[in-house]
Amino acid sequence: MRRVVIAGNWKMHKTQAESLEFLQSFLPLLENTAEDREVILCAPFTDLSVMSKNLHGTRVRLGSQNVHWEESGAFTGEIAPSMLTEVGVTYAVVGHSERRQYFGETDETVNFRARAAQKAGLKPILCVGESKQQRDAGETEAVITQQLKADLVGIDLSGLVIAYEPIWAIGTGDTCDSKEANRVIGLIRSQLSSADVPIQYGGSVKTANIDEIMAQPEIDGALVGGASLDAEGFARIVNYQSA
Ligand SMILES: O=C(CO)COP(=O)(O)O
Repeated sequence: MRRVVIAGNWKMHKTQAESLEFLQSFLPLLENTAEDREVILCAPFTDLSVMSKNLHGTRVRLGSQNVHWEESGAFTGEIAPSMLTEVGVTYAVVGHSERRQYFGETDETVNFRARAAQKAGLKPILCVGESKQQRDAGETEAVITQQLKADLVGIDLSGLVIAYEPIWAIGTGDTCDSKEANRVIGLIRSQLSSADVPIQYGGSVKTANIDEIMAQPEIDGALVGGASLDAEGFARIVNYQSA
């Protein structure tokens, strides 16, 4: 039985004060959330410590948005796995398309990060997905196959979440049709040697489309950007109505 995993990726949003304000509104809205749903907030590094204290004893897990592969050293601007585990982080997003696109992340560095995360006891949320140009050229399957092959070298599938995030659907309001997302996620699953890896969909997920997305049989959750910034809205997403 695969787990349902709903994660908010705040990207570069929310100060500490704003993160606490969010939790104050958000946590009470989870009182009736189905037990089998894992709820994660991937917050900026500066929020993690204070959020961790405020999430103690709750069902919400913390995620970082990146992690380096070394434990320490001259890597200005990076964060070590142990720095994250020390403050109570459980998950680490790796290979987000914004990191690949704007910060020179390659499949090789994504793989280093994912492996280091697992070694430190963090669960990677590995993002894969094609660009608009690649989709239009009919390369979706090939791109994703290549990403999975390179990103998963040496990865223990039992401690992994995968997010299928078509780049053209991120932050555009242009959600991937849920049946098409289901098809691609099925394809991703067919390439894994374990049937138990939760695979999320990400890209313009919102309160208006979450029920339809989660009704798809291959889709095990969502990685939510913009719509995770609002406590009521994200709570509605977490509390999606199952078919
Ligand atoms: O990139 C995303 C989550 O990681 C998706 O962002 P949006 O939900 O804002 O489209």
